[in-house]
Amino acid sequence: MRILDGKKTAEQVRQEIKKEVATWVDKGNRPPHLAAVLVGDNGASQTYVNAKIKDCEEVGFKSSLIKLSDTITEKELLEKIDELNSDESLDGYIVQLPLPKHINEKKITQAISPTKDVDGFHPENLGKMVLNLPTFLPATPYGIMQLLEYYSIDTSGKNCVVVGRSNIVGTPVSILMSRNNDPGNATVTLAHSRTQNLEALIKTADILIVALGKPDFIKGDMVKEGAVIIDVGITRVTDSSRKKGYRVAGDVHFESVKKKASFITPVPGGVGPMTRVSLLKNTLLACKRKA
Ligand SMILES: Nc1nc(=O)c2c([nH]1)NC[C@@H]1CN(c3ccc(C(=O)N[C@@H](CCC(=O)O)C(=O)O)cc3)C=[N+]21
Repeated sequence: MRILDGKKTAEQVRQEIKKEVATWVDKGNRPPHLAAVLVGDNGASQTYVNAKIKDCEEVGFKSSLIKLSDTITEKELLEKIDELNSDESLDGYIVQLPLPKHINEKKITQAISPTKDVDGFHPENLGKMVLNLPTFLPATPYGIMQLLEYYSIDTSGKNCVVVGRSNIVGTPVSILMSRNNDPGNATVTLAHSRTQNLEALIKTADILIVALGKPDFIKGDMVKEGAVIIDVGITRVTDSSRKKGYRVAGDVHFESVKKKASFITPVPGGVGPMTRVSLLKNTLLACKRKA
């Protein structure tokens, strides 16, 4: 079994980005600029957004953190988005999800200018992704593809089972895995809450991508010998023996599944860091595209 080390891979990718930024700035351009909008004070969201800002500093990007109260109205948030859309000093921005219940996430996602949508969530960018046109790929699926590429994992013709059909992970990663690219060219099945015989299906997976949000859901006896396991889950589970009072759990029970896997992503240190590095790649692309 080999670990798909997202932490190490992300660090390597950041070093490449850092060099590219330095060359870009040496030529007299301004550095890429990413902004993150955080509404409310959800603990996990704050951690992720702070990490994204730190990543920007590491590679020489400019970054802005826009903190808004969770009492903000949908109309006020849409006004803020208009402002960001027309801000020429800004290459890309993200609105961290989830948003408070009184705000319609679809409406917000669609209001973000597709040219600044470095999350790749806008319908126009998702459409381009489906057609294999150049665009911002959604960060987590893009991160997974980069990890597979870094470890030269052969996905062509393989059975890939994706568990979970969210707009930001399951659905787009199933498309990326099935299209005519390397990595890609897999035979993909997208499983969800209505899937019958999920366990039998999971057993057929040469590549298993799990994005459910159910801690330790996949156990060793459920997977095929030699499978490649990609764990997208990140749930904070209360654990009083830890300093922080919680542990971060994936959707895969690592200890039992690692005995059967050929490759497996750990949590933390797997898909999460790759997600963040994808955001940097998209922002660099947004910045260079305008020039
Ligand atoms: N507009 C928007 N874009 C997103 O990309 C987005 C979002 N909203 N909302 C929430 C999810 C989740 N997400 C993570 C990114 C990195 C880690 C990450 O780096 N995790 C570390 C540490 C985990 C921890 O300590 O909590 C790891 O897995 O090693 C986790 C989760 C981005 N998301």
